[in-house]
Amino acid sequence: MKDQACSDFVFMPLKSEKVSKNSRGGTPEIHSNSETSTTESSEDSMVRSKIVVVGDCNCGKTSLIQRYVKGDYSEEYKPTGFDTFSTTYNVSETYKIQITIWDTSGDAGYDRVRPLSYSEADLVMMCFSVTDPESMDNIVSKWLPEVREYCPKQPIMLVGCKTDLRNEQKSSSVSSSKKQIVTYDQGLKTAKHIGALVYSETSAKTSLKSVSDVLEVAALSSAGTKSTDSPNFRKQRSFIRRKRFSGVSDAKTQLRKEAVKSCVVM
Ligand SMILES: Nc1nc2c(ncn2[C@@H]2O[C@H](COP(=O)(O)OP(=O)(O)OP(=O)(O)O)[C@@H](O)[C@H]2O)c(=O)[nH]1
Repeated sequence: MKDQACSDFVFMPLKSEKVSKNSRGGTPEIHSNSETSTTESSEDSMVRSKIVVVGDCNCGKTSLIQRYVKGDYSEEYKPTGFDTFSTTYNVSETYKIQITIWDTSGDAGYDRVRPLSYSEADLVMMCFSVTDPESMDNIVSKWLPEVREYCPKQPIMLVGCKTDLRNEQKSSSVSSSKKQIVTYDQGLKTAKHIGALVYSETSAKTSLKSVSDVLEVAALSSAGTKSTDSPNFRKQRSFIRRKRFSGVSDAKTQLRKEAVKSCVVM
């Protein structure tokens, strides 16, 4: 199945560092992203990228992020309020992407404050659970309108979470207890329908590779598609060009070349 880890993805392995995490269940800490910039020294060059993760409650957003940033996974469900995480993706020895990931709550009680997190987002990751068809339906009926209201032009990635449960269900011998699951093709169709840049499936529980692919492709995509409103856009764009790296197109090329199965670039 498509969530299987790709064994020879060419990007450098993640070196993660948890820099900040805050306000689980609390008021969002709204950072000004005016520091969005390219930091260059003779050795190190950094592009900053803000990724906002949304989707229904319990669909697996926090687990996906935590598995990538901290490398761990918990069966325990603790509803999120707002959290932010930072990590550095080392694309090459001299090119790094500082990713700030905003984890939001899917709870309707946060509908009025969640929009604050979209400010200056470079990419929005919309998540659903493959074990919960309603969470995918809500991508179209709830999440797309909200995201497009606050992020009209930013690229969107659609991510189907918890694929280990789909595989588990397939192998279950008790057919009467089988719940409806979202198939890969249904997820892909929804991704095309909403105009997503990438469709991907992950299991935070069983595949670190799948979550790394998703977040690294998100970082690459967002780094190449900075909003022209960003104060440092020109500087950043010229930096990316000098490094012969153009974000989305390079991600697409790399992904196609390496036949990465966990991410489909549209
Ligand atoms: N089997 C399986 N369970 C998962 C996976 N990812 C998350 N879960 C479980 O699903 C539950 C909800 O996961 P969360 O990551 O907290 O969900 P969320 O989308 O952040 O939920 P909210 O904070 O309410 O928005 C937890 O009990 C997790 O252990 C997965 O890949 N496989």
